[in-house]
Amino acid sequence: MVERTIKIGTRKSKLALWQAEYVKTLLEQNGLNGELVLIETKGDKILDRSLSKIGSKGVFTEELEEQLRNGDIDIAVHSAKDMQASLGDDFELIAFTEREECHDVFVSHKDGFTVDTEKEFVIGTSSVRRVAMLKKHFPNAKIVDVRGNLQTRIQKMEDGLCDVLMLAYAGVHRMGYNNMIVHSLPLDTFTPAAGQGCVAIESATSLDTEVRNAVRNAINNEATETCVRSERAFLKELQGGCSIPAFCLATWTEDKKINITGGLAKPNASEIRYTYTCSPEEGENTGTQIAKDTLANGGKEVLAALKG
Ligand SMILES: NCc1[nH]cc(CCC(=O)O)c1CC(=O)O
Repeated sequence: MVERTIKIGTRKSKLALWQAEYVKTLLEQNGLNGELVLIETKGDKILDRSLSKIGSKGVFTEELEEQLRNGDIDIAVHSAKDMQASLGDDFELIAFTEREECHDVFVSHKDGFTVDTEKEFVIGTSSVRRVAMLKKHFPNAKIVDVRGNLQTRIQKMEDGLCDVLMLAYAGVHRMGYNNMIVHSLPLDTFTPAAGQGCVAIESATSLDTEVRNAVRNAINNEATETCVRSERAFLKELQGGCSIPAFCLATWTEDKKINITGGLAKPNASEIRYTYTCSPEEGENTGTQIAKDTLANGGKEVLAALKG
C-alpha cells in the first residue's frame, strides 16, 4: 500500500487542471492520495508564434520533465495528443485514461450558425492537420491562425477574429462548452491526431516501482492504451510531433481486433491514408507500418516541404 501523497505535475491552463484533477480523483478512488503541483511551460508562455515555428518537440513537456527527473513531482499529466512521439530514455508513459470521444468540432458564438448556409465563414485553428483537412472539405472557408488556451481562443472569436473555432470535442466537453458546438466533424474524413481525447501519465523511469504500479492500476485503461500506443508508434516512425499534418486513429472492432487508419493531410487538399486491421498485439507494428507506407508514398516529400 502506497501511503505517501503522490505529487501530480500539471500545466496551469484550465484544461490541464481539469485533467490533473481527474487523475487525482481516479487516484483517490483507488485509495491513493494526490496533490497537484502547477508548472508553467514554454508552450504556455509563447503565444505570439505558431507552434510549428517554435518547434513542437517538448514545448509543453520540458519543464514537467525537469521536475520528474529531480523528484519534485512523481507523475506528469498530459493530453496524450501533446506528447512528443519519442521520450528521452529517462521517461516513460505509464498510464492512459479511458479515451473521451475523440472527434473534432466547430464551436461558435453565433446563435443558429450552420455550415450549410454559411459557405464562406472564417475558421480559427492553429493546427496544420486541421488546416489541411479544412482546405479539402471546406474549400470556401477562410482559415485564420488562433493560439492560446481554450478560453483565450473563445475570447478571440467573440472579439471577431473568426466565426467558428475548430477544436477537439474532448477539450470543449471538459471545459463545459458543449452548448457552443455547432457542428461535429466525422472521424473518417477529419481523422484526429494521435492520442486525441486521452490523458496520459508520464513518469521518470526511476519512479519507485510500487508507486508506478499503484498509479497504473488506478488510472490505466488497457483498451485505450492499446489504441494510443499504436497511434504513437505511427507518429514515432514519422518523427513528427503536433506540428505535422499527421492523423491516426486506432479503434476496437467487434471481434476484438484493432482497426488503424493513419496518414498525412497534404496542403494541396489531397491526403495519403492507409487503413489496416490487426490483432491488439500487432497494434504498434501496424502503426509503424502505416507510417512507413505513408512515407514511401509521398509522405517524405510532404514532410520535406514543411521543413523547407
Ligand atoms: N493542442 C492542444 C490540445 N491538446 C489536447 C486538446 C484537447 C483535449 C484532447 O484531445 O485530449 C487540445 C485542444 C484542441 O485540440 O482543441
